[in-house]
Amino acid sequence: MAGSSPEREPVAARASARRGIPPATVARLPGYLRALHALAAEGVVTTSSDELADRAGVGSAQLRKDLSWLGSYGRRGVGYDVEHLSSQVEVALGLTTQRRVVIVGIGNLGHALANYSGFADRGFGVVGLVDADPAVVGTTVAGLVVRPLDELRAIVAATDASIGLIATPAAAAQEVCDALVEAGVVGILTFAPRSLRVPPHVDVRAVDVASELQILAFHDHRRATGA
Ligand SMILES: NC(=O)c1ccc[n+]([C@@H]2O[C@H](COP(=O)([O-])OP(=O)(O)OC[C@H]3O[C@@H](n4cnc5c(N)ncnc54)[C@H](O)[C@@H]3O)[C@@H](O)[C@H]2O)c1
Repeated sequence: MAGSSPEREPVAARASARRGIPPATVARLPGYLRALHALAAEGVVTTSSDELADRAGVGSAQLRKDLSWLGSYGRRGVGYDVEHLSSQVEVALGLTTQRRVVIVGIGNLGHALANYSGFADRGFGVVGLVDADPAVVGTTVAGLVVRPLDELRAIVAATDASIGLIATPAAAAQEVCDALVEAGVVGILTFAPRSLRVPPHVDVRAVDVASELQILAFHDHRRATGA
């Protein structure tokens, strides 16, 4: 974007960008990146804020505001350079180095997660699989041997994993979370339907599929009853 003429005065927002991107903006960045990758795959070189916003499912004013946090303003009449904006979003999300992930709980969901090829495409490598069941430990899933929970610390140290995925039953999730924190991971994505306690230096994200279904059920019920 060298030599570009910004659509708006960027100075104030650039100063804000240095202060930190709001969490709601961070939550939308992966959607923008997905849309940008799709555009790049189609051979699109530049995109407008309207097109990118449409693909990402947000309003274009929201998109422009979000991207201003990255110091990205597009060029008047030209729009955004797809490749340049992709790398700006990747830098903002810390995706310039591959993150290593350990999965704990290799049952139905753990198998599916371990075999999911989309993680590698988006900068995440699954480097370790752990389970407590002796019948599961020692089996090979997605090219990795499942190891026992008491080897978690050694696995994290040897692989430099920074993220743990929890796919155990809810009853085991806090114990597993504690073990992951103790082993040194700083990010936890849990699929177990319960809240988890972590120290302040660790981030937790929860994917609660049943809760999402309940929200859909609520909207369906409201439509059906006119409430
Ligand atoms: N399967 C799905 O479609 C689905 C969808 C949404 C959420 N979930 C949630 O994901 C979690 C896993 O579901 P699932 O269907 O894969 O269950 P599962 O019973 O098939 O697998 C759970 C695995 O966790 C292991 N485990 C139990 N305690 C452990 C411990 N302390 N340390 C390490 N491993 C331990 C078990 O040995 C087993 O292999 C559950 O909390 C479930 O509610 C599952």
